[in-house]
Amino acid sequence: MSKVVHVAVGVIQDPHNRILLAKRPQELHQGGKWEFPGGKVEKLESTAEALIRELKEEVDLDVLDTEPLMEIHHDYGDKKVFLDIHWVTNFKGDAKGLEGQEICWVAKEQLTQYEFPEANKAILEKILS
Ligand SMILES: Nc1nc2c([nH]c(=O)n2[C@@H]2O[C@H](COP(=O)(O)OP(=O)(O)OP(=O)(O)O)[C@@H](O)[C@H]2O)c(=O)[nH]1
Ligand SMILES: [Mg+2]
Repeated sequence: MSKVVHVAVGVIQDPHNRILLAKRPQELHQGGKWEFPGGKVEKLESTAEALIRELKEEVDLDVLDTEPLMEIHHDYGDKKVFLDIHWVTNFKGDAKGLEGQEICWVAKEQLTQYEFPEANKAILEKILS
């Protein structure tokens, strides 16, 4: 059995109630779809530490506060993931796609217009509920 990949995911919300999305590079797993920024939790790292590190590396934001949102286990067939998702409502900086990825701030009610990985359906439901 393949190992489960533990991923720290941030639903970053700005003061205008917009959410930050990033486009997954085409060549990666679930490439071409939109995601909430985040990445793998490394050995000896807590989820909070991984989230802070990944959001700095990927979108140049300094995370100041997080709040647990939900946890999702999903099996893509080719990969099993455990998404540990947090709200990020307090941060510093201007978002930039530091890895060359397209990013955009999207009003909550517009989120349904974007294509996400399958595991994200439950996150969307929660955000929009
Ligand atoms: N960051 C992020 N990953 C997600 C989301 N939804 C989702 O299913 N994933 C999955 O979580 C896994 C971890 O993504 P990742 O960016 O850290 O890792 P990666 O394997 O694509 O690349 P990497 O090894 O270069 O870090 C991927 O398989 C990705 O498809 C999401 O909203 N955000
Ligand atoms: Mg990532």
